[in-house]
Amino acid sequence: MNAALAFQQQPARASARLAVERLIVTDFRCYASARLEIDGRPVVLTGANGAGKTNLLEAVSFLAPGRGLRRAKLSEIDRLSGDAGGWAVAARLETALGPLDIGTGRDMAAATGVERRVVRIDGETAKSQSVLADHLSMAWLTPQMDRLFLDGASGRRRFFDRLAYGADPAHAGRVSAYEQALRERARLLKQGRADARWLTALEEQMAAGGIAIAAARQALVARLNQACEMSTGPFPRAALALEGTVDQWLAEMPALDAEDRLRAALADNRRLDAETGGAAEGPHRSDIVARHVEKDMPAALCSTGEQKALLIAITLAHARAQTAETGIAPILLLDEVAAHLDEARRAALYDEICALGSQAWLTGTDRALFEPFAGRAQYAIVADATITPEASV
Ligand SMILES: Nc1ncnc2c1ncn2[C@@H]1O[C@H](COP(=O)(O)OP(=O)(O)OP(=O)(O)O)[C@@H](O)[C@H]1O
Repeated sequence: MNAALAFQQQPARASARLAVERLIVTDFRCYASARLEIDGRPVVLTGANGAGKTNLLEAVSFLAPGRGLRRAKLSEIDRLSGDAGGWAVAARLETALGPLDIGTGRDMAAATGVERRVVRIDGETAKSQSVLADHLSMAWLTPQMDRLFLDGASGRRRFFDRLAYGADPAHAGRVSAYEQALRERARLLKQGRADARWLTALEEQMAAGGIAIAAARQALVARLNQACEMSTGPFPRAALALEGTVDQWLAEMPALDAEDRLRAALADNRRLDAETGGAAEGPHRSDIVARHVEKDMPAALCSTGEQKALLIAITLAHARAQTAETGIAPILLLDEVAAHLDEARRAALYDEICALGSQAWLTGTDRALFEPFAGRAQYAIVADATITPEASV
């Protein structure tokens, strides 16, 4: 049996489908207006450099909570020379609970200087974009993430936190509430005349939320390590570990005691934190580090290709674990991933995506790289900010 086939036997197949069925983008980067009608199969977007492939993936990434796959300023996304209405993305999704309409865009009514994203779910304005995590789970890999293991810990926290939303949708709101409290505390400390009761209330919220974040990351790392251990395909095996003071506390003592430790540390460090403008302790200081198991090497010391393969392995392990737990495969956005893989790994990636039943969106300049998908995927050509399904070419 070849490696690709062995790999294919691993994943649990999704019992319910999560898929975008219709996507409409308006004044979104290079797109004045574009519409795509698709089914639940993987979506392959091919076209020349600068055609608009990544922009479309970015539009899909706004169906999940956060700042999208480029983490761009919301106003940067407005189409240059578009009208003044701001960008918008509207989608119809197939979910386990039935069809779902999501609309999102830059909130043009927001006060000057404050950029906000508005989210509508089935026509109702959502209180917070975090609720998107209740409806769908999505992960992405982009060429910018090739340095994920080399650059600072914040990118790794963001990547792994997004994976945690899959099994624990409340994690999205938890992380955003913690970050908001952290910013608010820093603002009060900077002013130097903060009401102590107000600070205490914020620190109380940060301690409870912070330990809950650490606990969710601990659960994610355990889940991913287990899924990575069980994988047998051509991708390397990754072993992940959490590094950070609060993570250490949580590993050594009950969660309530760890909360007390964090609350006390925040209160003790007010003077220091006022000077640095942050907080010396908390889950925003943690890191998730990866090792290449077969090579027994930290990911940061692996070659560029090995690091990319590790990232794909982790993303697939996440998709596998989540599909096994929830019966629903996450949507995967894989920008320019295929071009970096050898033939065996490419075939294994496609086989696994299909076996999971994930609506993965893949981009590339070379259509031939996607041949192994054959009829298992749907294809569209992107050229000059127009999307043409291949069947109608
Ligand atoms: N706000 C904007 N308004 C108009 N055009 C934009 C805006 N932001 C980016 N673009 C343009 O959109 C075009 C398509 O970009 P995109 O990143 O989607 O290309 P791509 O097809 O992924 O290309 P590559 O294969 O090189 O990665 C680029 O020419 C870019 O300059």
